[in-house]
Amino acid sequence: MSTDEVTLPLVDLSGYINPQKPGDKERVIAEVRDACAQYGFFQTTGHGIPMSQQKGLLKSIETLFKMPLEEKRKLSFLNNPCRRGYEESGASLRDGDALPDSKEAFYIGREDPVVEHSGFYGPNVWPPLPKEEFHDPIWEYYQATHKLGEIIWEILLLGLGHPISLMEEFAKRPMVVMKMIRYPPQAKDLPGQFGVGPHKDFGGVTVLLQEAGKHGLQVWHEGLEKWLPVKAMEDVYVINCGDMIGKWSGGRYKSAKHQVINAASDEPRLSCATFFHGDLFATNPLDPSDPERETVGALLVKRFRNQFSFDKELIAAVGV
Ligand SMILES: O=C(O)CCC(=O)C(=O)O
Ligand SMILES: [Fe+2]
Repeated sequence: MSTDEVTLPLVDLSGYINPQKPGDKERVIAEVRDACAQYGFFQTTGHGIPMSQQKGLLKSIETLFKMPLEEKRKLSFLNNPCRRGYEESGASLRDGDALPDSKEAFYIGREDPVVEHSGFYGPNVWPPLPKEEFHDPIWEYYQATHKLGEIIWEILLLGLGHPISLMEEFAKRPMVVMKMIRYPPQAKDLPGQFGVGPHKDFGGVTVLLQEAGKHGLQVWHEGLEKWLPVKAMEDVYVINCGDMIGKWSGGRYKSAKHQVINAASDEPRLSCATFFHGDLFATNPLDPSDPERETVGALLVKRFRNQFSFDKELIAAVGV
């Protein structure tokens, strides 16, 4: 097989979510373990998220980004105590990138009534769109991917021989952030331009929906030293592990580098990533005897302390 034909594994999750016969769950657990050990990424069917919810989400994202720029700017995540809301195109730049990312994004997270713990918990910002056009489909979808992220965490624990009872602590008040993204058509004359530049996700499990047919995501394969294109297929999710999982599993699961170049078409590309990190104060469920006792919150603070401010009490509480 030539390396051009290497594709990410495709795992049918229905054997875990809705097992029909003995051995179904174990097969899925082994497939997910092998995929995450080899690639840090896999694609999945049988995930239980109805097409109607996926379509509702994409339609709402389209409506959101069609709002005038001045209106979107009023919802800037930079002015929000919980870092929820709108991120303008060109706002994120990673070390060494030639040009800022072209994507624009909108973040939501847990819906808590008051701002707590330096804004890790608190209310979302919602755009001034009719509730049934934005809030309702988006919230329904958030909850569905929240559930799927939790299921993937369970499978990852089982894959390393740990009981899923560890999820009780880990998913008590979990940090689950959803990022809706629009990539403009790629500028043909800007070679350093990425939709999203090469990066690893910093946290836990990522549940990603790409608009069908709008390819653009590429995953770095260490062994082959090659970018593998990830097909954007209808009703197929992409799941990947972030650095928290790479570190906490002792490297048994990989956190792989990836990037987006929306070069396949002259049209915009929509996607949506839900990042399931875990309870702010929870420690490593992938190795419960890990002596470091590092918390989810400590990892989040370390990742974002250059960008956002966190108060001393929070820093002490999560143990940075
Ligand atoms: O849009 C995509 O396909 C991937 C997005 C991504 O990697 C990210 O937001 O971390
Ligand atoms: Fe990513």
